[in-house]
Amino acid sequence: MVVEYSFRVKWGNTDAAGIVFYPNFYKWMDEATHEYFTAIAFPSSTLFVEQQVGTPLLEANCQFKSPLFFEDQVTVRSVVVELHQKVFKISHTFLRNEKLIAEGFEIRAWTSFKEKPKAYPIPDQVREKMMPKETLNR
Ligand SMILES: CC(C)(COP(=O)(O)OP(=O)(O)OC[C@H]1O[C@@H](n2cnc3c(N)ncnc32)[C@H](O)[C@@H]1OP(=O)(O)O)[C@@H](O)C(=O)NCCC(=O)NCCSC(=O)c1ccc(O)cc1
Repeated sequence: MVVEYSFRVKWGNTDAAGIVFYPNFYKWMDEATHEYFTAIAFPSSTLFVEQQVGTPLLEANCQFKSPLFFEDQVTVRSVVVELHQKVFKISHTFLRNEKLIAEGFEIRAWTSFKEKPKAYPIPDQVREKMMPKETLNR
């Protein structure tokens, strides 16, 4: 499933050169992942409150192709590209008017915070929303 998250660049997102300061892309990838979980009907807030489950980052990466500016309208397209037993990789494509701005990914672990944080298998109901059965790579 591909989920889109759109927003406009704020004044405070830019640096002295007037272009978006790169850590914002990591913040936006995080926001996009939370939007993704809401879109597949497993909002992060509910997962955490009801099951004490979160998805901490194991790895994150971003490649920057073209600068963003104040008030640019941005769309982030997010899709799970690898689904392992406890870990998934979600890719994020940043677009402005369909032009590629940046590409990144996050690798996250399905983690219980009931006691000491510990990774657990991603439940089947979640897996099925993330990736159709025929594309699973466990
Ligand atoms: C998540 C953890 C509790 C899991 O620990 P454990 O329960 O001991 O699990 P393991 O170490 O055995 O790893 C689980 C699996 O992940 C796999 N793994 C570990 N690293 C990787 C990477 N980089 N790629 C792929 N797979 C990986 C590992 O191979 C295990 O797979 P199996 O062999 O199939 O079991 C622990 O790895 C941890 O605490 N890591 C640090 C997490 C962290 O601090 N991240 C940065 C802060 S989180 C954060 O800022 C945040 C921001 C925004 C949010 O929305 C959420 C979080």
